[in-house]
Amino acid sequence: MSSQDLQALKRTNTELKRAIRHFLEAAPNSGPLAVQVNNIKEAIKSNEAMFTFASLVEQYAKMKKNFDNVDYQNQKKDLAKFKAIVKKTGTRNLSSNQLEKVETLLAELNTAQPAHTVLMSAGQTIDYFATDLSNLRESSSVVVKAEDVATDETGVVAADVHLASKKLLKDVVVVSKQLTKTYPNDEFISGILREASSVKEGKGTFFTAINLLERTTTYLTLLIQQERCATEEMLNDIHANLMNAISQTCVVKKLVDSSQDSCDKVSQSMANELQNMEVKAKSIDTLSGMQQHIKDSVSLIAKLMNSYSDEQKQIHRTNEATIQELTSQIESTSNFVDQLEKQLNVAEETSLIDELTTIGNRKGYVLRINDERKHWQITKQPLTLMVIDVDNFKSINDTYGHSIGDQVLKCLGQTLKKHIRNSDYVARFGGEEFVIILPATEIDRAVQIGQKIQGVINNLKFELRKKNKVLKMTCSFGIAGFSQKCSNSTDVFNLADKALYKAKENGRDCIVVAKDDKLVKVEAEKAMT
Ligand SMILES: Nc1nc2c(ncn2[C@@H]2O[C@H](COP(=O)(O)OP(=O)(O)OP(=O)(O)O)[C@@H](O)[C@H]2O)c(=O)[nH]1
Repeated sequence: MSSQDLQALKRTNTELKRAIRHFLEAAPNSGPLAVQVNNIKEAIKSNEAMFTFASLVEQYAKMKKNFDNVDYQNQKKDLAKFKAIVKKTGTRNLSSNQLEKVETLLAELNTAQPAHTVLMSAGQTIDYFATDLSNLRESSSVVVKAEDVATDETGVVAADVHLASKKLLKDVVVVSKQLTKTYPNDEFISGILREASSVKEGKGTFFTAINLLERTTTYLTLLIQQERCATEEMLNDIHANLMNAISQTCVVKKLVDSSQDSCDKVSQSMANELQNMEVKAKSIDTLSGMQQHIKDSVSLIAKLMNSYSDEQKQIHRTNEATIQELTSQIESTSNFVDQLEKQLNVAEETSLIDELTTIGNRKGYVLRINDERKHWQITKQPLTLMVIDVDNFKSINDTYGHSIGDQVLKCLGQTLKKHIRNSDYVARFGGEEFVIILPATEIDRAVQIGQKIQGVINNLKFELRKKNKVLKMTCSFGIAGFSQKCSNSTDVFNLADKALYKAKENGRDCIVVAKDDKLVKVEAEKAMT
């Protein structure tokens, strides 16, 4: 309904009120109609146009029914007044249907029908008015609240509302269809679409459409908020990850001196861009704006990370080359150290060997006797020393020369080595003096070994071809063992040496053993040959 029609409706309302007032002047204020007359009086006072109009008509219709049933004496007078009012009403702006009805009524009035017939016609006309207006009120009431139509400025009318409802419904369907494409699995949106599609035009359509639209809007707002939250969360994640990356970059920076400057630049630039991103994100309030922002941010971050990655690759290449070079240097140094170690080992071994005889030397003896003594202390197995000195060696040197003397010493060293066990140890202690360490050997057993060696030496023959002579030699032996009383290596050696000198004193070529605090010469006949 256009605003023009609304104005017409208002005017009709005013006219009706006026007509009813005239009628009320003649209406009884007591009796069966009094209640309805009072109701109409109250309704007329109200300024609620649509409501009042329809209500008046209803009340009027009810009163008319009562009129039909009651025989009033002044019916004719009322009819005359009513006729005048209807005539007057017929000259006012009415809708075409209403005007048609009024004209029909006037035609009947003019034909001077009996009062009862005229009133019946008037009643029918008013009934028509009542139905027409009641329908109007029905469609209006769903969209127009009483307070909305209370003022003359209100321009809302039923037809407008009807059209608006249809349009709104259509819009809701279109919007929810589009949303269904975007959110195909969203139950709420598909529910709205179903509801909007199934709404039938008629009573309450407008409010239903408004309600659907409101629910859709609220839900959309919620979705946007959710997406906004998710987006912010995503940005926060990106931010956190990048800050982590930057902190790691700082660690890398410390490690890689060569690329320190470039790392600083990249880190600084990334931190600045991230700050900008955060500030921008807070000022964005549309979903598309946020999406674009994320897109831009991600591409910026990717760019920064790529440039950082390129620099790191360059650093890595440089480091790899340096590492390779260092590795080869370490390898060659390691080889060199290995060689030195071997040489050192050889030198160490050599330093313990007597050059002339190739058996152990005095240093070798000292190292070995210390080890054996420790072992003796732990195991308490007997440990014995045998000292051997060539008799009158000076005369050999003097008679045959120093070189022959060396040969004799060499031969003696090899002979001694040959006649001892692998676990024993022989060394040239100095000059023509030799020492044999005999682990796990009692004094008596050592004496037996000494006698055996003495026999071997006595049988050695050195043929001096040039001089056509055979050289023979003898040795003197001193034997002593480790004990509680004599447990120091030097003391035991000295004791054995004493025994040796005792043997020299006893005429050489004999064995003297330190036993029970005495130096005892081993009887010659007991010697084993
Ligand atoms: N050829 C040679 N002679 C050495 C070596 N070391 C020591 N001599 C000699 O050995 C001799 C030892 O003589 P002395 O200490 O008097 O002893 P000795 O002649 O064996 O007499 P007694 O030991 O008392 O039987 C010295 O003439 C040293 O020069 C050596 O490596 N080679």
